[in-house]
Amino acid sequence: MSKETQANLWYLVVAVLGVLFVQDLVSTARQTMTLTYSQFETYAEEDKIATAIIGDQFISGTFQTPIDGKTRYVTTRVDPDIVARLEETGVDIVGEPENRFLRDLLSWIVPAFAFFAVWMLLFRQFAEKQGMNGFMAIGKSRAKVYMESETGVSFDDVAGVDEAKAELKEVVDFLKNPSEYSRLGARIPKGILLVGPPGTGKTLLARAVAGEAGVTFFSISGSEFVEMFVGVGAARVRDLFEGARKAAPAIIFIDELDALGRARSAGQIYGGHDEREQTLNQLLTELDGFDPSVGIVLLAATNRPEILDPALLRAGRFDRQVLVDKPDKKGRIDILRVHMKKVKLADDVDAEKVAALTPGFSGADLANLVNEAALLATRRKADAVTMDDFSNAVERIVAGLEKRNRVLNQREREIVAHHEMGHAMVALALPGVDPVHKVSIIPRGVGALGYTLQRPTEDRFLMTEEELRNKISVLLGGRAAEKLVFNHLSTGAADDLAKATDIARAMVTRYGMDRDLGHVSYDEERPGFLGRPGDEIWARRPHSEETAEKIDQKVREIIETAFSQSFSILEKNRDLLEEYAQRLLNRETLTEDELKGLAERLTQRESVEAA
Ligand SMILES: Nc1ncnc2c1ncn2[C@@H]1O[C@H](COP(=O)(O)OP(=O)(O)OP(=O)(O)O)[C@@H](O)[C@H]1O
Ligand SMILES: [Zn+2]
Repeated sequence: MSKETQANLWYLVVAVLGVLFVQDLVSTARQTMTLTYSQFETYAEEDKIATAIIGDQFISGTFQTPIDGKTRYVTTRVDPDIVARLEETGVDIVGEPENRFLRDLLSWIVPAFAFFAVWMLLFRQFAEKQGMNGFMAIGKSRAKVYMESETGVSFDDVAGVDEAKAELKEVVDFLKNPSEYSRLGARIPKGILLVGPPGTGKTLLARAVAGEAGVTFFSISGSEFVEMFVGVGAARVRDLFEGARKAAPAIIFIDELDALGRARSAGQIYGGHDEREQTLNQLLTELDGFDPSVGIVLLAATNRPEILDPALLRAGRFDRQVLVDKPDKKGRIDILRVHMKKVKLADDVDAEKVAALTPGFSGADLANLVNEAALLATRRKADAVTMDDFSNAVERIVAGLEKRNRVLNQREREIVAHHEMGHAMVALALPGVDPVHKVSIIPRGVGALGYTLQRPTEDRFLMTEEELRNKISVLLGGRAAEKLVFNHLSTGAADDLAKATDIARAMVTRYGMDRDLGHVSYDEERPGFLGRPGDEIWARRPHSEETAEKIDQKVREIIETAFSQSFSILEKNRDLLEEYAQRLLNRETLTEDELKGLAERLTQRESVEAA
């Protein structure tokens, strides 16, 4: 017999014993009998305890409010068989002492169910061992409370979020000495919400607070509450607070609070959100019930604060928000330094240069980048990670992994080459756009048949109207080139169009850049589902249908103007476009240096034209 079978047999024995036990319990289930007042042997009005002797049975129990002068209820635990015998003796028992149907239900169905549950549990363990996750997913409760008595993370491990750290310092001070705070009557926030895009270090920060204060860290993730049996989530929340109270001072951290704390809506009929609501209600109850002076601070993270149930944000709950934003260049340098410490670097690696290549990267992206660079170096069997490894890793992460196996036919390659050169040439010709770093027709990632990488010269916090218009022109350069050379429209520009439209729309509705519509904000931007750049959603401020129509029209105008601009640049320099598209077809990639000649010829022509 294998170990596995042996273990399973044991499980089975335990399960059967469990079922017998449950059956025994329910067969003597508590039941209500109605006895007349005169049948009481003794009773104590104050304690509401009565005893009676009926036949040869001694019965004692609590009695409830009298219905009339005579009748009292006695609730007591009696074996159903005894009740049957009592009935036979013809003693005056008023009411229904036992519901047989219910009894049968309890004594058979419940154990059967218990048996089934145990069986499922078994099966799940088995399935997990076999890596067959998801098969018995209904019975699966993934929500776990994680506890770390020492996180070992300090504020030094979290870089680039200095403001958030400064705000959380207070929490650390409080946790180090909760009694001192309450003695002075200082108000400590119960719940602090860490708000920011994914991967910016919210979890890391929460663990650092626990580490700095030297307290236990309890955590649970909101998303794990989805797909659970009703009631389990609420119980988990109770466990969480219970555990923290015992371990106080402590931090309770709820990741992805939005998954759990989404606004409750009255109209939810489908989807069975009962579970989530129960859990949320339990959380609210716990929040209201706990007293921060025992030294427990609740931290939660979300990247979608706007969808949270307002009840969660009320005073005395998560009434303080700390913004954990994407790092700027200096922040990226600091984060890179934190992670670069863990790998062996070649002398040529410069965190500043890497930071310059990675605007828009989150802390997690940067951690991933360092790891990826180290992997590349390992694959080369090098002794240290070089700057080249970092550049390659950046490319990989930015444009997705090379898809070498994707083969385009010759005509497709020609179209892609012209499309990409279109982007590149418009970018080279216009002022105030990021310089072109590389043009390629090697397919990358999902859906990208080619790409034009621009090298951001610096982090941009402000952009002028002209710069935005030029940016749109560059985005439309691909389509303009296709139109000019092949006189067709293709699907290859969908992504470009989406980006261009977003910018144009923002110009009109958020930056007040349209003369007609004026300096008015019609939309506001909110972080989108993924919280990544370009993923923002726009919430419409109230405005009239007429305005909405005008907005659409203005967006179209901006796009069309930009398209004409691209088109005419390419038309004037069609010979150069064809020449370089051909070059791109042959070489597959053209670097910044290889495009220098093109840039010079373009500026030359322009100055001739201006003269
Ligand atoms: N500011 C930072 N400083 C140093 N490392 C960071 C920072 N931000 C993220 N990281 C790295 O990225 C990893 C993931 O970050 P973390 O899970 O804390 O992000 P998060 O904001 O909680 O993301 P999510 O919203 O996706 O849960 C961290 O373990 C760390 O290695
Ligand atoms: Zn394109």
